[in-house]
Amino acid sequence: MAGDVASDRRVEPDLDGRGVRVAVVAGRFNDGITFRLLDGVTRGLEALGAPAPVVEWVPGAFEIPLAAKAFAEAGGVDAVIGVGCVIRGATTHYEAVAGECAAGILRAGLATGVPIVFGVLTTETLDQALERSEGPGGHNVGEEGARTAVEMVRLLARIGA
Ligand SMILES: Nc1c(NC[C@H](O)[C@H](O)[C@H](O)CO)[nH]c(=O)[nH]c1=O
Ligand SMILES: CC(=O)[C@@H](O)COP(=O)(O)O
Repeated sequence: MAGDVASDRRVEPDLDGRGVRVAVVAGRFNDGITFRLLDGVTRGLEALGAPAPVVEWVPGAFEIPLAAKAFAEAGGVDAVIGVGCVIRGATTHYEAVAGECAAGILRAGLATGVPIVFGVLTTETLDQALERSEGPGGHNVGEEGARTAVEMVRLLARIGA
């Protein structure tokens, strides 16, 4: 499985999650995977000392950006994590859903200045999705998203954004 090619000169991130308020927007489509990602987010935030996230569900990945932007604009959270799972089917629908979800999350973060993390799996097969949403100690994109959210909140605070 391709992954992070780490240098021995890595600059370690500030992952102090104390007081970092996170909202999760979860896609109900393929929720057999989404729940695994959500568990990863919860584990990841807890490991960093962050409070448990607020969670809201949307029909699918395509709706994640709108709800994430709404959370960011409403205030009350320091970061938003979108979690879901888009698995290729027989048509080109996959490209639209996956691509626009990613683009929409990026736009929402840039528009609001609030870190909005892309914790959505976009895979060719169910096995690939299962491999990337494993339990404790395994590879979980949701758990990685929790770390990303905390790091970005601390980074933006340091920058003074
Ligand atoms: N096929 C997948 C979808 N499709 C649903 C869309 O996300 C959206 O809810 C619908 O097009 C109505 O706007 N969603 C996923 O999250 N994952 C898929 O594999
Ligand atoms: C990613 C999707 O939208 C997918 O589930 C749709 O399947 P299909 O392309 O066979 O309609």
